[in-house]
Amino acid sequence: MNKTEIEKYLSQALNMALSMNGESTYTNSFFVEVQEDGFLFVPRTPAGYLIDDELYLKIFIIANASLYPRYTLLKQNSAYFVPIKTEDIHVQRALFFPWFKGISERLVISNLTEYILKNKANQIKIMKNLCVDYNKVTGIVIAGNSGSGKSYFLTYLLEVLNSMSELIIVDPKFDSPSRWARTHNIPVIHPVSNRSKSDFVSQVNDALSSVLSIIYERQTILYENPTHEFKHLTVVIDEVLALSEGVNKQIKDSFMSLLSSIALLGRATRCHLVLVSQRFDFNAVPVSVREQANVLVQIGNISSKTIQFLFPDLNPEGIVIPIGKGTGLIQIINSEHPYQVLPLLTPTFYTERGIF
Ligand SMILES: Nc1ncnc2c1ncn2[C@@H]1O[C@H](COP(=O)(O)OP(=O)(O)OP(=O)(O)O)[C@@H](O)[C@H]1O
Repeated sequence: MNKTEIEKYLSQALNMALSMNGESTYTNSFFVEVQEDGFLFVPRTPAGYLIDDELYLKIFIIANASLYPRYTLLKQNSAYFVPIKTEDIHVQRALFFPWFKGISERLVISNLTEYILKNKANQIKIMKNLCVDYNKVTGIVIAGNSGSGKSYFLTYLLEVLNSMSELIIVDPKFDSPSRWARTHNIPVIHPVSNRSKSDFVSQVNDALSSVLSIIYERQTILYENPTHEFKHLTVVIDEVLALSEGVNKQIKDSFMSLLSSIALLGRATRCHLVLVSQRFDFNAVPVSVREQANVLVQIGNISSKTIQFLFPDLNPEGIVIPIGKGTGLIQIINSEHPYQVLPLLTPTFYTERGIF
C-alpha cells in the first residue's frame, strides 16, 4: 500500500468509527497525512468536536487496530500535538501518532550457546526488532505474576549478560538462577536450611556493600580519568519481594538503602541492577530504585492494576498485547529508543544442557 492508499484507508476507518456528530473527511472536518514515522490527524479548526486526550485515545484505538499488523502505533500518555508549517490558521496543528513498521516479533534461538558466541559485544537482543546496548542500561526490572515467564526471561538475560558482565546472583527461592549458575560455575547467594532469614539477607547486604565500595573506587578513578571504561558488574536479584519480607527492620532498612545507593550511583561506573519481582511496590524496592531503572519489563497479565508500579502514567487500553508465554510490555528509556512502551514477546531459546 502506498502513502495515499493508507491515508484513504485510515480516513475511512476514522469516518466510520469516530462518530463525531457527523463530522468526517466528507464534511471537510479533518484529514489524515501519512509520514515515515507515523501519521497526522489534522483537524480543520474551529472544529465542532473537542480536540483533547479523549479524542486522541479514540483515534489511537481505531487506527492501531486498523493498521495491525502492518504498523504498530506507539502509545502516548496524552494527546501529542505538533505544529504544521503553514500560514493557514485552520490547519496549523495536528495530532501525531508515531508508529513503527510491522509488529513486535519474538526472537527464536535454536542454540543459545552458539548464539552467545556470535552475539555482538554489549548488545542484548530482546526481540527481532529490538536490541539494547548494555552500555546504556542502568538497571533492568522485570515484573509479572507467577508463571508468566519471569524466570525463563531471566535465564536468557543471565546467559547474555554472562558474556559481557561480572555477575553477583542472589536467589531467595534457590531455584532456576541457582541451577543456571551451577552449570556456569558462578557463585550464588541463596538461603540455606541451617541459617535464619535475617542471616541470609545480611549476607546479601554484605555483597551489596562490597559493590558499593567498588562504585566508590571507580568514582575515584573516573575523577582522574573521566573516559575510563570499566567492566560491567551486575547484581541480579530474583524475587526481590521475598528478601524484604519477614526480616528484622534494621536489616531490611540496610538492604533498601544499599539497593538505593547502587541504583543511584552505579550508572556512571557500570554497576547495574537486574531485579525480578511479582510486583514493584514500595515494599519490594525503594521508589528511587524503580525510577533509576531504564529497562522496564512487565510480563503476563497486563491491566491498569498490574502495570501501576512500573508504568503509572500508562493507560494500556488499545495496545495489542501478544498472547502466549512470556508476553507483555517493555519500555527502554535512553537516547536511542523512543520514550514509549512496546508490546513484548520474550525470546524462546533452546540449550543442550536444559536449565529448567
Ligand atoms: N519466551 C518463552 N518462550 C517459550 N516458553 C516460555 C517463554 N517464557 C516462558 N515460557 C514457559 O512458561 C513457563 C513459566 O515460566 P516461568 O517459570 O519463567 O514463570 P515465572 O514467572 O518465573 O513463574 P514463578 O514466579 O512461579 O517462578 C516455563 O515453563 C517456560 O517454559
